[in-house]
Amino acid sequence: MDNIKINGIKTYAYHGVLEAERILGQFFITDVVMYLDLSAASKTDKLTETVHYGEAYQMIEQIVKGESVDLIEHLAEKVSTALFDQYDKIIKTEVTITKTNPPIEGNYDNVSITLNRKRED
Ligand SMILES: Nc1nc2c(c(=O)[nH]1)N=C([C@H](O)[C@@H](O)CO)CN2
Repeated sequence: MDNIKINGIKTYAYHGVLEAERILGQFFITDVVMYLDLSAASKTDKLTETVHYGEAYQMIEQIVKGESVDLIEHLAEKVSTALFDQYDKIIKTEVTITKTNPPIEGNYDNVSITLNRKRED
């Protein structure tokens, strides 16, 4: 299915279960796939026939910078819900949120979750 991807949105924010995460903050990476029919935009060359990825970026960035939550799953849900609410053309979303350096002991590159959501009729 056609889609628009916004990759590697890097935001300093204060989400997490630990108080230290709320106080110190950390970097989050958000990757979004918006599934929609791009036929009209591809044929007409009209921005109104698609989703303006710059506007979508700004909305996503404000959500991630916004009210702190415990779980990155909940943050991803907020991003997905906002995309469906703002853009009627979006059929499905895939939102991945990565913590690049969470305060958890161990040898690993990062942690992430991915939500796949369909528009509910
Ligand atoms: N599935 C998840 N597990 C954990 C999360 C999360 O958001 N989703 N968060 C934490 C803490 O915030 C962690 O970063 C520090 O203890 C733990 N597990």
